[in-house]
Order: sequence, then structure tokens, then C-alpha cells
Amino acid sequence: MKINVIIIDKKGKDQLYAPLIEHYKKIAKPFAKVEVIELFDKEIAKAQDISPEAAQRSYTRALGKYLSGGVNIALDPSSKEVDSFEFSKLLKDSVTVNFYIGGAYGFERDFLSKCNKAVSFGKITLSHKLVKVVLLEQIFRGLTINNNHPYHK
Ligand SMILES: C[S@@+](CC[C@H](N)C(=O)[O-])C[C@H]1O[C@@H](n2cnc3c(N)ncnc32)[C@H](O)[C@@H]1O
Repeated sequence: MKINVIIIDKKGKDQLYAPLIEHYKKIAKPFAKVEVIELFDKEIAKAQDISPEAAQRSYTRALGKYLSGGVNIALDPSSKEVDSFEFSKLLKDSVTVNFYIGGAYGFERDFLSKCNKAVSFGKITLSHKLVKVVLLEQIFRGLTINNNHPYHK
């Protein structure tokens, strides 16, 4: 199984969280190959200076090319809240699952409508860097639930 975490973020800038991210990728290996794909370019930087709408459009442009392969799940604070057991079901019976983390201005409605599902980790807004860590822990937890591994107990 392949799990891609696709995030609007500058490459290699999160040294604070990098060891945790590597940790979760490593311990998930017996169950799935987890890859983190960071996307950021001049167009996104420029759009973020123009308006929230322009920023969201630039995120859709960057993320959109990944939508064609696998099950697509956006992380969106205003969508349906899921607990860890519901979350684990998102990982069941799929060859490829793509998770999307938005930039500072969140997602365009149009992008969310193209995903198979949008889920929330609660009403609080987490920084995109912190969401990445929380998501990776939940991915590992979900994989252990699905594989009956004691970690989730
Ligand atoms: C700084 S937040 C953006 C906040 C933006 N105002 C919004 O409503 O989406 C950056 C990204 O982190 C993710 N995120 C932050 N808090 C979240 C939560 N509670 N549940 C799910 N995703 C969250 C989302 O993918 C969001 O696009």
C-alpha cells in the first residue's frame, strides 16, 4: 500500500518536526510506504500576497495533478470530524491513498468537491506543519488498527 501526504509547504524547512516525520514513516513501513510531498513555488508565494482566493486557486493548481491516482482525502477543519477508528477505515482496501494538507488559506471549495472525502481533526486550527505530524501519527495508528497491532490499544 502507498500513502502520499501532499502538502503546501516549502521543502525541507521544518527541521523542528522532521525527526518525528521520519520516525512515523519508518514505523509505518511494515504496513505501507508513506511519502511526504511538499509543494511550494513562486506562483503560490505571489498568490498568497494577492488574496485568499488567489492563494486557494494556486493551491488547487499545485495539488490538482495528484487527484487522478488513488483515493483522495483532504484535511479540512470545517469538514466532518472523524475519530481514529473512522479514520482507519479510510486506509482500508486501497492501493494508493493521497492526503492533502492545504496552505495558510485552506482549500478552494472546487478542490474539496474533487476529493473523495474531506475530514477534520477537530474545530481547532492547527498549523500545516503540525497537522502533518498529527496526520502521520493517525496514519500509523490507523494502519495498526487495520492490522490488529497492539499500538492502538
Ligand atoms: C493553517 S491551516 C489553514 C486554515 C484555514 N483557515 C482553513 O480553514 O483551512 C493549514 C491546513 O492545515 C490543515 N488543518 C489545520 N487544522 C486542521 C484540523 N483541525 N483538521 C483538519 N485539517 C486541519 C488543513 O489542511 C488546512 O488547509
